[in-house]
Amino acid sequence: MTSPVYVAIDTPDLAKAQHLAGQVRHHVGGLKLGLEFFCANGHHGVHEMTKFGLPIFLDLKLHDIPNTVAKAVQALHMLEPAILTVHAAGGRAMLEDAKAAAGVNTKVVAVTVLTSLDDGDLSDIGVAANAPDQVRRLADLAQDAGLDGIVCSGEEVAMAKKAWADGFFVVPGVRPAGGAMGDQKRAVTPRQALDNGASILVVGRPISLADDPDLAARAIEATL
Ligand SMILES: O=C(O)c1cc(=O)[nH]c(=O)n1[C@@H]1O[C@H](COP(=O)(O)O)[C@@H](O)[C@H]1O
Repeated sequence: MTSPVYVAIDTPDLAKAQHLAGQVRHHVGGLKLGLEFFCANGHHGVHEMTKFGLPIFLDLKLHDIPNTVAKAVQALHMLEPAILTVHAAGGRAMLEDAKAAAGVNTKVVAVTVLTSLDDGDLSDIGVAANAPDQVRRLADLAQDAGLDGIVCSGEEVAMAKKAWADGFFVVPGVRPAGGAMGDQKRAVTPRQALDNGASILVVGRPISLADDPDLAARAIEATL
């Protein structure tokens, strides 16, 4: 069975990224490349990472006016990422245009409420709703706009899936029991996230900062 774990390769250093991917490639289901990696290595870097033969999740969290986001998505076409992120808070027109601009083989998923935010942080940015309510609202918007799914925490995924049975649910910020939270505030264990309905899990530092990343990936796999 293919692992549902996508390893977050959060480094600007291509050689380090390749080294990590090489270590864990047999115990993860895909590679997630984010802003740190893309800003430093661009299209060339993504091309290099496709050589591992794993699906690429390009996590650029695009968030701008519809025209700009659509053009950016078009400019990524030749990379054919399996998954691409945009921010749901960009609004309905931005989401629709992002989906229309993406290649047929790319799932466009909307980030709802970042897993690093709690209700207090939402209040700071003028969002009166709590995290579950805000996730629900943005999940409905993403579904209406024709996206493939959303990114949310393991705390909300069961509720979101109930309303969107065939949605694709990305759950980051997962932590093995007792693992360091770092900047994550709404974290559950990988097992819990899957039980709650996650389609894939994103795991970064619990694997990348481990003394033996492959062992860490295998230990997580063993819990699933
Ligand atoms: O879109 C994401 O992948 C994402 C959304 C979110 O709400 N929270 C979140 O942590 N992420 C990403 O998931 C990864 C989590 O990394 P770790 O906290 O190191 O496991 C990072 O690459 C984040 O950019």
